[in-house]
Amino acid sequence: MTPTARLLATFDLFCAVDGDKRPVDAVTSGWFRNRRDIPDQDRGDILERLYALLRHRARLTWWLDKHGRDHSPRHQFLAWLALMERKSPEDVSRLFGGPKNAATALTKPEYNLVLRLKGCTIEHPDMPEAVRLECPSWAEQSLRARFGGAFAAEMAATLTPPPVDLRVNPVKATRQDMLQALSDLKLHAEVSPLAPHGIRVSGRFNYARFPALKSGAVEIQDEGSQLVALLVDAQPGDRVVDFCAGAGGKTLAIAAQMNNKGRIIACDVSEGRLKRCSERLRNAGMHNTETRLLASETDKWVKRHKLGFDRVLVDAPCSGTGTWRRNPDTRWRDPEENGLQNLIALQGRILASAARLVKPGGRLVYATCSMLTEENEDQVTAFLAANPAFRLVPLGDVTPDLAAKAQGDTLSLTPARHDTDGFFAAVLQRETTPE
Ligand SMILES: C[S@@+](CC[C@H](N)C(=O)[O-])C[C@H]1O[C@@H](n2cnc3c(N)ncnc32)[C@H](O)[C@@H]1O
Repeated sequence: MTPTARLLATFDLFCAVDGDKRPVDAVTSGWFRNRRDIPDQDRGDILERLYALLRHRARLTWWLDKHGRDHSPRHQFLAWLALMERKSPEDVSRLFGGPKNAATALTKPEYNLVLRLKGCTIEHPDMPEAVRLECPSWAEQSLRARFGGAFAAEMAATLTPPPVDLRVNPVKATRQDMLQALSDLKLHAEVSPLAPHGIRVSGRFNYARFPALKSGAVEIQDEGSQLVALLVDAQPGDRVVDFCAGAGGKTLAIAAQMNNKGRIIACDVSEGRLKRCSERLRNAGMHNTETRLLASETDKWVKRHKLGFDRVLVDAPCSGTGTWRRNPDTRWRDPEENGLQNLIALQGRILASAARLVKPGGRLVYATCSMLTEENEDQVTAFLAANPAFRLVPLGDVTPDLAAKAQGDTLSLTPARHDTDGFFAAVLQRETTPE
């Protein structure tokens, strides 16, 4: 592809993402399915630019406000071309107006916008800090309270492209073999800093083409997510519930940890996600698993199986603030639409209901990919106050290796401090005498 064709393709994809409520990776996969002619190298370039655009959205729209323009994807893209690609108004006119170009020619006001942005830089001294750091207003107060003086550094880290983390499935492969396979593809791969089955890869690559991913020998999984699954500390032969299993990211890791022995039940209220979970478990060669569709967190199945499990993981639905660097679009999907308070209340209900499944001496692990105290420490405090049969197990007692990553007695990972997604996890144990 020519540089012009790549830019126009990025613009087309950006418009598709902007007008779609689905997560950006779902939109991009659909878009590329219809553009199979695009070579891998160009695909990487288009995706990189798209994600960079999404990471600059507050700053781009600040400039549009300053010049009295609306936030249409076309205006955002024009601002991007002027401010980040340093294109002159003439360059931009040529880009949009060419005879073979699908994008319509620049109007006079659009030309003037690019002209007014000429020579400006993306950041401006008048920009509020939250705009510079791309922090949405719905989360700003909580994140400032959580991070204090480290707020700017933590937010800046959410704006950096994340590494690609893989988890090797020990049922199908060894980490050494996978490191070799990646090196054969001329990719720089090394063992993850913390996760025992993790590999961190740098370099651009269309992972869909990596045979080990297709065969279930490796999974793409952030190192933080791998560590949360490890905290469940499921042993071969245990009975385990993954209460909010989704498409099974953590179920797969837990099942592997159990070496295919014992039973793990993946529950969720989403039929589609559970179906994907089953497919992935089958592909990964995990036979100690089943899926269970719940009507709600208080499904009758929960009552029927109370006190029946050694380990229960609640990877609760959350604001996703910990995944902003990986999913830059999510910070602009205001959870207030569904209600952050509603989400917090749902987390409390899920935790209370899932706790009933834990047998005496068994453990409940509460986790989120959120960095908001309201969804993390506050949930645990409220749960322990209402459930005196449970106590918090200090992280150092579960995994001494991770204790240094703890905030108090719970696991608290952030992109700035650990170069993982933001994750929280607390291990709660039911006393041996039931209430
Ligand atoms: C953070 S995601 C889980 C991600 C998954 N554990 C993984 O590692 O890939 C939260 C999941 O909770 C599910 N969920 C939402 N409400 C629920 C409820 N009331 N009971 C059980 N699961 C629920 C959602 O469908 C979603 O799949």
